[in-house]
Amino acid sequence: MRTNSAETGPALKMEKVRKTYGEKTALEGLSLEVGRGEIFGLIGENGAGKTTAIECALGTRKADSGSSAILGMDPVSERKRVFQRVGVQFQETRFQDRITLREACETAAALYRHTRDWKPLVDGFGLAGKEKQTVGALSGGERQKLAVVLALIPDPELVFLDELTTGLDPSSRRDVWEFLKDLRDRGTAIVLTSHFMDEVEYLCDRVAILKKGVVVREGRPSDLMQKEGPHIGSLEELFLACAVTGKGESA
Ligand SMILES: Nc1ncnc2c1ncn2[C@@H]1O[C@H](COP(=O)(O)OP(=O)(O)OP(=O)(O)O)[C@@H](O)[C@H]1O
Repeated sequence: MRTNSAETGPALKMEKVRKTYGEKTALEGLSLEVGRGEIFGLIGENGAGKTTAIECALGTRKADSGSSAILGMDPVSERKRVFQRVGVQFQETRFQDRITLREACETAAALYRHTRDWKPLVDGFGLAGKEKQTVGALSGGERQKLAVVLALIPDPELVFLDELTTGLDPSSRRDVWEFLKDLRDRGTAIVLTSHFMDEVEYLCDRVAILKKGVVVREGRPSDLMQKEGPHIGSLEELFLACAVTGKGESA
């Protein structure tokens, strides 16, 4: 794994990011900090602003105001350098259906200066033996796994995974969880979104719950649950409690 001990700042820092789409406010003053070697979960109901937050963090979507720094770099003015060191799996990744899985991996590897061997990744994600299969012939879950594999090929220091295990069977989800924990333990920062609260509670060191573009809770899942009160026994219960309380209530 690549390490850079000289760099000790946060993997991601977003400050007061605001994003509107016409009349719609998708993010209202979003501030987040994700440490190196940390799994950070962005959670919230449909339309809460999770994907917009990732896009603004990466600079692939222009925020109205506020700032984002990735590994200490400006994702817009230093885009090339940032993308050499960051992996991204977007929701519903689009693939060229006619290329094989091997070609998809080789193409991804060719784009980066520093890569990890894709074959163990393919094996680790249960895709061994599918190398010659066209991407179009993969099942939905297999395509989802491929999207995560492609995000990891650049041996990223920070990886964004948007709804990473949607469509995966229960045992594949657990395999992916263990893989990500191992990645985190080797120093990679991971920002993920998920609608599976068991997954978030199991994987994430810290979470932010977004509601209508505002962070309404942020911290360690266990601390947040404890703070909420003895009636809250899981992150899912906390999430549901936040869903019925007012916008922007206690962070
Ligand atoms: N290109 C766009 N044009 C107009 N509105 C948009 C656009 N993209 C997102 N929105 C709106 O901004 C809000 C936030 O969307 P976003 O996709 O960030 O939410 P999300 O939390 O990722 O949702 P989901 O869990 O459904 O993926 C939503 O109300 C959405 O309808």
